Amino acid sequence: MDERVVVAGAVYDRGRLLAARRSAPPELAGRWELPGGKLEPGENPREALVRELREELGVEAEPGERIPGEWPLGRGYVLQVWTVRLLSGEPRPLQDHDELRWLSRREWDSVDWLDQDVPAVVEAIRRLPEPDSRATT
Ligand SMILES: Nc1nc2c([nH]c(=O)n2[C@H]2C[C@H](O)[C@@H](COP(=O)(O)OP(=O)(O)OP(=O)(O)O)O2)c(=O)[nH]1
Repeated sequence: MDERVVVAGAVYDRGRLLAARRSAPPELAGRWELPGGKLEPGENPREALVRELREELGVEAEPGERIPGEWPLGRGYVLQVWTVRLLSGEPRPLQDHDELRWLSRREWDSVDWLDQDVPAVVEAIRRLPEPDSRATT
């Protein structure tokens, strides 16, 4: 099947998950998502995710495991999510986002997630490492 893929990162740090507020397009602006984007021709999902996180957040990151599942986004796109470990840099909203927030397990639904992201975010939160454990994914 020729499904178009959007890759997104469940970026973890000290027991929190990174959420990003979209600044565009108008119909999505103000809603929260997991940072990422579309695959470019010839890219595999992990490569695309590393590139997107560099462009959007200004960080170097290492994808770990893929979170099982695939979530439809409409217009033939599906969302796939990988756990991500930050290698260097502090995430900043450089592109596509105007705010970032680190959410603990109990804060996960304190932002207005895109509807289609909610099941993926629930899975990401389920896998959130404990605050005092070092991320190995
Ligand atoms: N990155 C990301 N996109 C999502 C999520 N949920 C969701 O519905 N989307 C939608 C929004 C966009 O229509 C599409 C991703 O496109 P994008 O604009 O982030 O991708 P991109 O950086 O490759 O940008 P472009 O080529 O479209 O300009 O998927 C999510 O959690 N993360």
